[in-house]
Amino acid sequence: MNVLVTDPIAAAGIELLEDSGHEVEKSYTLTDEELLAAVKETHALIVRSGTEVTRDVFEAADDLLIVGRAGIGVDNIDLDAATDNGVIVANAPEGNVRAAAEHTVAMTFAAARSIPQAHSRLSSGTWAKGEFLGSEVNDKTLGVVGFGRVGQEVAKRLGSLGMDIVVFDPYISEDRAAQFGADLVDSLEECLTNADFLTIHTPLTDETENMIAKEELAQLEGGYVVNCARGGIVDEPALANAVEDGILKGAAIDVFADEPVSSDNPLLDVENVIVTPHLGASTEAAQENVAVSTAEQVLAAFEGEPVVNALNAPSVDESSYPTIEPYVGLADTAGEIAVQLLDGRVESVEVSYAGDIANKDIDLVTASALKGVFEPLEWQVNAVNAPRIANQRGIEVVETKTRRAEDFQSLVTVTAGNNEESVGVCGTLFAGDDPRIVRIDGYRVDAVPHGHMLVARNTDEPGVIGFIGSTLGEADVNIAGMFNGRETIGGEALSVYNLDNEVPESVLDRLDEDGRIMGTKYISLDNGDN
Ligand SMILES: NC(=O)C1=CN([C@@H]2O[C@H](COP(=O)(O)OP(=O)(O)OC[C@H]3O[C@@H](n4cnc5c(N)ncnc54)[C@H](O)[C@@H]3O)[C@@H](O)[C@H]2O)C=CC1
Ligand SMILES: O=C(O)C(=O)COP(=O)(O)O
Repeated sequence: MNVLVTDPIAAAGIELLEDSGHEVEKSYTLTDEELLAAVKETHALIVRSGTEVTRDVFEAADDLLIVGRAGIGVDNIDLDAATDNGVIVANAPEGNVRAAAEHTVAMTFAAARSIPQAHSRLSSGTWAKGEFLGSEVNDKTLGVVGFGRVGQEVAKRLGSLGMDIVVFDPYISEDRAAQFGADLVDSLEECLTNADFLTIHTPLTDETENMIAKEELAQLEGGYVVNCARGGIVDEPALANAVEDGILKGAAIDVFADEPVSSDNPLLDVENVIVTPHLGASTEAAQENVAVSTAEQVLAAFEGEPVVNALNAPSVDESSYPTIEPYVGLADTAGEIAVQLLDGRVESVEVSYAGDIANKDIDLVTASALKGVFEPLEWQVNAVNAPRIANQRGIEVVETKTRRAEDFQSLVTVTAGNNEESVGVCGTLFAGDDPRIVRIDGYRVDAVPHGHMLVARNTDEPGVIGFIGSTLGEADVNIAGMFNGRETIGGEALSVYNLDNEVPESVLDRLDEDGRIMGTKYISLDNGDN
């Protein structure tokens, strides 16, 4: 098989591939056009952050089986295009975590003690001892945004050096933060206003892009920003201005919105902004780890074995797949609805199987339910990595099975919960493959899980449904179908509406203001062509 490597990786990874009989071509300076030509007869492509693997690349690469990312971040790889073209994308999520964490610690100290600036003054002949008065990290507060693998390792290290740790990460549990002696806060603002040093460890996603801009930097007044995660999360001109104007004491930046950085990047001109050229993962040990791990993933793909770090490929036993396939989609959708109905963070997920499905191999179905739960929250989540994500976030996952399924052949219920509340969404398949939601939070309903939906909790009295319908109608939201589920006549009811379009926030507010309505939730499912 042919392997193309377009960013430098450690020799150990190349040797592993060559020793297994594969042809490895190393081309580190390809233009975009040359890359399109080079991938034509390639079976595996190995990259780091320096290669943009676009849809064009996937479309040009007819024989491509796998893209191996010798590192963590895959924002340079079009995962949707990979999936569309049936190409596995696998990263090496563990091998450079400690290197990235150590670099973050080094950058924190370098900024706090102005080490690069002092070095530069001394090496140009000036003994500028009186010019540098640094900050200690001891007894200061470290704000960590993104408490995954790297964020946790940084917290461990700086926590042991006397820092208090405050974490903002909406997708981890309080228990997980507590294990690291960290205080989990509910908003970015709370994290920023408490922090003396802010360190960022999220991926670059639509949600995190420009997450730290002018207003957020002002909330960190008098502090330092360290970014060894991804460029684009911090607004670069705003950061340069904040440091220049003395709103912040300094910043230490390893990653940039455009790499390699051009000479007109505003961060390069500010005395108290120190920079490194994306060196977080550049240690001998980390590079050897990620190169070997990536080569192993490529070899597994070549052998048709499970690719354990695949980000986009479901692992399926071919013979049992046809019977469980429709439940995979149902569980995913039930999970997506449950998490959108839940107020607050998800700390536990229960997937219950009743009837025929309880006798099947349902690992992939449970994984799909988790994928649905994480869908609105996570980057790169799929049925392969969702269980691992749950584990890393300290989210408890319980599977239960029972043979009895009321009047149905099979039922799958996904319940997302936390200490205060839980929401269960139960689905079945009509005629073997037509998904229906038949119970929400204990209420019997009959809803087609598709596109735009509104779920309302209301009193069971004349006129309420009419009021909801006319309020939606006045806002030009067309109702495609509705179901009213109630426990007792005149008690509480739960009504579900399938809609042709999105419900504006103002309409939800108007509904919520009505005394007969206890609450509404607009749900958007990504399984439809809304
Ligand atoms: N400078 C370098 O050379 C290196 C950079 N990295 C980068 O570091 C970053 C972190 O990597 P890992 O810790 O392995 O990732 P991870 O996936 O283990 O952790 C990311 C965390 O960010 C959280 N998160 C997602 N969206 C968020 C939001 N909107 N607000 C707050 N938190 C949010 C997630 O819940 C998760 O806990 C990635 O961007 C990665 O590419 C990693 C290694 C080396
Ligand atoms: O692993 C990551 O996410 C990194 O940012 C490391 O990038 P690199 O492999 O050094 O180009």
